[in-house]
Amino acid sequence: MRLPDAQVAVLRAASATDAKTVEQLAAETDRKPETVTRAAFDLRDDGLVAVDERTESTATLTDEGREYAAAALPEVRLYRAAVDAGAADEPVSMGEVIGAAGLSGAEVDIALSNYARKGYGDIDSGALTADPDADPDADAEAAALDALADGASEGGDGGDGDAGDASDADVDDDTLDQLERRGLVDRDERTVRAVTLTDDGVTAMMEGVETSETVDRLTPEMLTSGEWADAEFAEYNVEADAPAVEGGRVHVLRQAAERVKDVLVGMGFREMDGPHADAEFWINDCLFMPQDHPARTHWDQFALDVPPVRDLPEDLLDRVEDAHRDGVGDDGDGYHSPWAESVAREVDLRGHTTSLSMRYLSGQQVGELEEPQRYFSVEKVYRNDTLDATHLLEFFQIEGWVMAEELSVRDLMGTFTEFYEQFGITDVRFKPHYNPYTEPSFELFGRHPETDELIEIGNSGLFREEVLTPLGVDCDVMAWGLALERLAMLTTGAEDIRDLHGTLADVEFLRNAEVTY
Ligand SMILES: N[C@@H](Cc1ccccc1)C(=O)O
Repeated sequence: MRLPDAQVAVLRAASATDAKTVEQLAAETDRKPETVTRAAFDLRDDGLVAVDERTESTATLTDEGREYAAAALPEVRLYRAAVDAGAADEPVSMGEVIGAAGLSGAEVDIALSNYARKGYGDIDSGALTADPDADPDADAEAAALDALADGASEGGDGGDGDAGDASDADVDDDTLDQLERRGLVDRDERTVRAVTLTDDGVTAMMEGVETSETVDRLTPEMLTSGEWADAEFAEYNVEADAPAVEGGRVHVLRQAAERVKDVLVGMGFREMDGPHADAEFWINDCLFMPQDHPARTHWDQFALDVPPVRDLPEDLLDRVEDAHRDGVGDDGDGYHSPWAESVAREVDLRGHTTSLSMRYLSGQQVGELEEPQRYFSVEKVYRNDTLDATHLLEFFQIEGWVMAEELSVRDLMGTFTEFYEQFGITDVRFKPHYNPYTEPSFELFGRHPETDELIEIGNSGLFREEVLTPLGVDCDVMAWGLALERLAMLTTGAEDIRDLHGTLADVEFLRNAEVTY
C-alpha cells in the first residue's frame, strides 16, 4: 500500500495495543502536531487507525490558592482558633478569634463568609460560635487544594512546569466550581486525541506500506505532461487542526474613510482633491488668519524649505490682502498687523484641508460655483503637535462645506446629526468656539463607548464675510473639519489613537477590530 509520507510515519509509530496521543506521535515522528492530526484523520478515514478524542481539563492553583494550600483556608484557620478559644461551648468575641487565627485584611471577610457558608458555626453581633460537629479535616475544598498542590510537586514530567498544575481527575466538579468562583484555581480545557492501529492497520503494516508522492494541487505542467493520470492527490480534511493564517485586511482607518465617503456621497456631496504641500495663501491667508497668528508659527505647522509659489490668482491675492488690512464692508476693520505677500507664497504642509475648501470656493479648482453646492474631502493633514492618546502629527480630516442661501446653525447641527447617525453616534454635543474664519463656530464632541468620556471630534462654523467676500461668494457657506481617527475611536472603541496608525499601532487590535456602525 502506498500512502503519503506523514501517514506512513504515523502508521509506523502507532501501536495496536497502546493508544498514543498526537503529541507523543509528533515527538516520535519528528513532525508538527497538526501534521500528525491531519495524517491520523486521513488514516482513520481509510480505516487504518482509530482516533479517540476526549477533553482533558486541568486545574491550576492561583497564587492565592497556593497560599491557602500552604497555610490552610482562612475559614479553617478561623474554625480552629474558635474551637481553641472555647467557642464550641459559648460565644466568643469575633475580634479575639480573628486575632488568634492570625487573619488580617481581605482574609477576614473571606474567612467569615465561608465560615457561615460551610456551617462551621454562627456569627451574631460580633460574637462567634463553633459547631463542635464540624470537621475541617473533611473540608472538600481544602482537600482539593492539597491534591492540586501535590500534583505540582509530582510535576516536572515535560509539562509546562507551572507549579500547581494537575489533572483534576480526582477532584469533583462542584468543588472545582466553588474553588474557581473563589479565585483559587484556574481551569482550562483541551482536546486530547489518541491514536491506535485497527486490525486493518495491522494488516496493512504486515503487508507493507510505502511512501507515495502525493500532490496537493494540479498544475498546468501535470496536465500537459499527462502526469496527472497517475498522481495521487492529497485529500482535503476540513476538520484538521491547522495553523491560523492571518490574511490581509483593509486597515480600520481606511474602512472608516471609505464609509465616510459613501455616507457623504449619499448626502449629495462631491469630493475635493488638492495638494498636501500648499501655499500659505490657501492654507491661512484666504481664511482670514492674521499672519502673526500663533497657529501660523512653526510651533504648529511644518514649513517646507522650498521656493515660494509663483502662480497665485493675482486679483484674489489683492482682495485677500485688502480684507486683512481693512476688513470687509462699510464698517469692516482689518487686523492692523503686518501682512506680506512673500509670506502668503511660502509653502507648508497643510495643517487642515480647509485649504481645499478655499481653492474650490474661489473658483480656482473647478471654476465658479453656483449655489447650492456641497463638497467634502477625507484627506491627510499635518500638525506639529505633541503625540499623545488623542493626537498624532498627521491625521485624516473629514472636510466639508455647504454653499446655499440663508444657512443657519440649525442646518449645521442637522447635518452633523444626520452624518454621525450613520455611524451609530446619536448624542453629538456642540460647544461654542472661536475660529478666525467662522462666526459662529462650534466644536463637536462625542462620547467614547469604552471610557464614557466626551472627546472632541470636530470643529465647524459659518464662514465669515472676510473669507467669503474676497472669494467672490455672496451666499452662505457652512463648513467643518472632523477628525477621522476620533470617529474611528468611537466606532472601534480604541482608547488610544496610536493603536490605530503610526509606528506604535497595535497589530493585534487592527487584525481583530470591528468597525461598527
Ligand atoms: N479648519 C478647522 C476645521 C474647520 C473647517 C471649516 C470651518 C470651521 C472649522 C480645523 O482644522 O480644526
